[in-house]
Amino acid sequence: MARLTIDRVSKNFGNYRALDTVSMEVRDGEFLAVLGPSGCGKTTLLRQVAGFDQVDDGEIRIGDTVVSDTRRHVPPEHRRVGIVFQSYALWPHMSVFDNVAYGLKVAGVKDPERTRRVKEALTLVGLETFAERRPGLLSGGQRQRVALARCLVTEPSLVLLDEPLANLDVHLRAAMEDEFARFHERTATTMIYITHDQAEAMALADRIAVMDRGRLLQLATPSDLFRQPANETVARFIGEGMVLPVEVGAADSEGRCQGRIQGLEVSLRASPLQKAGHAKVCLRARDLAIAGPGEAGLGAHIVRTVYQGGFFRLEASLVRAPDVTVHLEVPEPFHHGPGDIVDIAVHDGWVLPATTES
Ligand SMILES: Nc1ncnc2c1ncn2[C@@H]1O[C@H](COP(=O)(O)OP(=O)(O)OP(=O)(O)O)[C@@H](O)[C@H]1O
Repeated sequence: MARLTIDRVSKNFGNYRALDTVSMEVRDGEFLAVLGPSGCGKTTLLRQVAGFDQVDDGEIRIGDTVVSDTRRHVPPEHRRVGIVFQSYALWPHMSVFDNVAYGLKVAGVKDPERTRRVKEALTLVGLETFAERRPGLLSGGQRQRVALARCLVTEPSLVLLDEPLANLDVHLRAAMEDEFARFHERTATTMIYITHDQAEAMALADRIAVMDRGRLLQLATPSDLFRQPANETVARFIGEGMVLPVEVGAADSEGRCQGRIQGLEVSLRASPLQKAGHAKVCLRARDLAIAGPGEAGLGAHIVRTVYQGGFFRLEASLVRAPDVTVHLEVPEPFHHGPGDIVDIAVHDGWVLPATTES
């Protein structure tokens, strides 16, 4: 187990900046998810940590040891970093036992120590009775567990997981999510989990690092990311946030402020440092509701209603700003449809902090 420090790391491919001064600290024993759209630099970041590439700038430390900077480069096999890929990469001609034992054999670990450690790792992932099987006779989830056991048997100081569930069907993914979570609890290994699936990241991680175009946009707990996104990109990316212009008053010391969205007075959450003026607000579907009798709301044309079992997802465009579309969940019975005008009350929202984001 070890702490991982990534300090102002950059990586270029020709003229393309795949990582742009990325800094983050992963705590000892933490489960950190790295989340972002395709091409944002997740795999590139993982490759720098694993030591497959040399950084162009910055420093990476595992525990107190510098493993990468512009002058030093500790090779992957000396970093004690375990990696689990989405493709499993198991040897098809070897048994489960031999697949798991392989890394130890290469490292010169002899029997009976080797057999003991392999058995221990297989027990940890619940595959002790499958030791003699070939990988071809296992399910996708079982193969992924073999890959996990093979990584753990070498007692890595941290484990990197590159979209490990991407090849599994939906049901198996949910079961494996539970398994990863339990596994992390049992071993307290520092884990860095790359994914573009935010539900998976939210379900598993202690904290989530959100990346976009080679930059780290925010590193926070799942709840803080959802409730207090740092900027518009995170607000829109996580949980389908709606971002609207707002006029705000200065926030009080509790972080509450009054705002005006398209003429509607609303009470909002903000940083206690929020100043009065123009800003943007992030609204979640759950912040919105059809206005009750006598309650003020934003007039909106219904564009679409989709029944989702017990409630409708309603999409509507604002009467005063037709290019702004909002969405919310409305319980049944609900008798309005496309073209109707409804009033939408705003019960909460987060004022996005002023940012230099382009
Ligand atoms: N060896 C390379 N040479 C040139 N460009 C590269 C190389 N490796 C990655 N890139 C580019 O760097 C960017 C980041 O790639 P990366 O694989 O890190 O993204 P990612 O977030 O892991 O994406 P995905 O979720 O699709 O796997 C992409 O635009 C990619 O095309």
